[in-house]
Amino acid sequence: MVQGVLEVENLSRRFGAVAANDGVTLRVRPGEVVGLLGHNGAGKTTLVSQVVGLLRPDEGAITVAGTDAIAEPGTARRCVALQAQAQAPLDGLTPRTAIEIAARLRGMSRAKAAAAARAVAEELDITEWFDRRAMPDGGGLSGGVRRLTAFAMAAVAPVPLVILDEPTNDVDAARRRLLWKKVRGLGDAGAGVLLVTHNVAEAERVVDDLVVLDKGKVVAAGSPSGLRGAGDHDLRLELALTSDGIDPSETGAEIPFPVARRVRAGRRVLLTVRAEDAEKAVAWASAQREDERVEGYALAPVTLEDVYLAVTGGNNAKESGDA
Ligand SMILES: Nc1ncnc2c1ncn2[C@@H]1O[C@H](COP(=O)(O)OP(=O)(O)OP(=O)(O)O)[C@@H](O)[C@H]1O
Repeated sequence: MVQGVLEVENLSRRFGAVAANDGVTLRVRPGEVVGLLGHNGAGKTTLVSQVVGLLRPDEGAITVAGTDAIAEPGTARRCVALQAQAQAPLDGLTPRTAIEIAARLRGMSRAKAAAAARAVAEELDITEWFDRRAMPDGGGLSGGVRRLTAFAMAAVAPVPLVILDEPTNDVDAARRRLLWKKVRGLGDAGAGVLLVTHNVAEAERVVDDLVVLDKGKVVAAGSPSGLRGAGDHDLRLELALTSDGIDPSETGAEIPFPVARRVRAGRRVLLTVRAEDAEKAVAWASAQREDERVEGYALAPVTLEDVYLAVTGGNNAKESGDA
């Protein structure tokens, strides 16, 4: 078995009555991008803080590139590039300077650091702001450019383990796409990447494996296709409810096909149905729309978001296993 560049075993950390991490086990191998998903407060940042030595676990083991990260946090930390969730303190710096400093700290020569900084800025399409200074009052650089600069600082030089905590916050859609491409590129170049994100739909395209945390525990883990389940041909019928929020799949209207899973997230209801029932599902949903019982509907392949909402209970979601 390939030794993980990050091995977390049975990690627990409490804050008073709150079990922020409760027996978490996960592994990131070299070349692998592992997504860490979970609602607010699930325990993701607590896990990251322990891996980089900012917080001591109550129990468990952490190995980073073969080093016991609890006994030797300094040595382990040198193998990790971290983009923290909080905005990096860039005040007074330009993206060029900040990214070059990060590269120099990783041992690159002045010339190599300058070339690597420019290259990553080009990949992320931020050269327009390359020489603009970040001002302490938040001026100079937008939140998105600051976030991309922090990401570039983590990505500029090769390291065994890259940890990214919500790297796409504040980043526009076009540059998010560039960022995801670079994340995949880091893995393809041999780094292990632990990617903390709420953006399930976008992360699905770049991760090799996913770990879902809920209330400090791992509630699901595996590859995206493995997590989507054996029913790879299942479809998702998404109903957009009307403003009264009444779900016709729950009340009255008999559904003439089996529903493997029902998850409600706000005014959306996601029904997992079999591919062979597609026609019946569309006929039923369009009848609901004609009767103004739903605002709209869509039928699409099951995504990881459906699985994620199901294992974490959605956003105050209700799930039912009606067949
Ligand atoms: N320093 C602390 N003191 C007390 N409680 C804490 C502390 N840090 C985290 N917690 C609690 O531990 C739990 C896990 O928090 P954590 O920040 O790890 O979650 P998260 O998954 O990173 O959330 P988010 O997605 O909102 O960043 C939460 O209930 C949080 O309130």
